[in-house]
Amino acid sequence: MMIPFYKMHGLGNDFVIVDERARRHGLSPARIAALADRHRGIGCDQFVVLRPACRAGADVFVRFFNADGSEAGACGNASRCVAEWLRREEGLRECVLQTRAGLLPAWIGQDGAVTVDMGPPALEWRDVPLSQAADTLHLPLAGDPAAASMGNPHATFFLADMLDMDPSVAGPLLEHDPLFPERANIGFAQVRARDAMRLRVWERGSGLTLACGSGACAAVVNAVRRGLVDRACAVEMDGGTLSIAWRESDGHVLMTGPATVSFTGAVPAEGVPS
Ligand SMILES: N[C@H](CCC[C@H](N)C(=O)O)C(=O)O
Repeated sequence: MMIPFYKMHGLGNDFVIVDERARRHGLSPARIAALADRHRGIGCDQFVVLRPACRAGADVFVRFFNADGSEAGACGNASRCVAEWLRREEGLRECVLQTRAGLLPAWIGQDGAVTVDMGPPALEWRDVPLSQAADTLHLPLAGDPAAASMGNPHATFFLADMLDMDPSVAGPLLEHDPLFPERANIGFAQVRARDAMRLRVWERGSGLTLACGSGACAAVVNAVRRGLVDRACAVEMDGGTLSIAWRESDGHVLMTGPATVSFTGAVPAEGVPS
C-alpha cells in the first residue's frame, strides 16, 4: 500500500502533504518523524495531513506536525500551500481551512500569491526575561522581547544587529526554557523601517527554517506592540519575504506570499524507508 503525497514549500519552509480525506493511513508520530527525516525519509519541516472538515463552511480540516512528530496548532506557510493545493486539486480560488487555531479563510490573488487570514493573535503580556541559561544576556536588544500566539506559541527578540547572531545557539535553549511550558517558536528580528523587518526563526520541533509564516505574523504583532513598526510590514526571511498586515478593524492578521509545488510522489504506508 502506497501513500501519495505532495511536496510543497512556502519560501523554502517545506512540507509533505498527505490527503487522508478518503482513507486514513494511521501515521504515528514516530512514522511522521521518520518520513520528515531528510536523510532516511522524504524530508520536510512540517508534515501536513488533510482530513474531512467537520465545521460548517470549512473545506478541509488541516493538521500540522513538526519534523519531530509533535503537533502544531498553526502553520502559516503550510496553510498557504494547502490553499494552493485546493486550487490545483479542486479549482478553488477561495477556501476556508479548519485548523486547531480556528477557521482560516484563504484566497489566491491575481498574481498567484496566496493570502491567509490567520485570525486574531492571542497576546501575552508577561515579560520574556533574559537569562544566562538561555544564553540571551549578550543579545544586542533593540526592544523588549514579547510573546504572542497565532494558535501556536511564539516569542520574538528584537535585535539591533543580526550579523553575529546564530539562532541555532539561543534558539533551542529558549525553545525548551521553563518559561514556555509547551515549548515555543523563537524569532530573532531586526527592524529596518516602519514597514520592513528581517526575521529568522528557530521553530519548535523543527529547528531553524528558511521561513516561518506564523512567526512572521507574531513578529509583526509583537513589533507593533513594542512601537517598532506599523501594522503593515514586509518580513524578510532567509527564504524570501512575506507581507503581513494586522488589520485594525477586527484585529485579524493577514499573511500573503507564495506557495509552490516541488514534486509529487508516493511512499510505502508501512515501515521506515531505509
Ligand atoms: N513553519 C510554520 C510554523 C510551524 C510551527 C511549529 N514549529 C510549532 O510547533 O508551532 C509556519 O509557517 O507558520
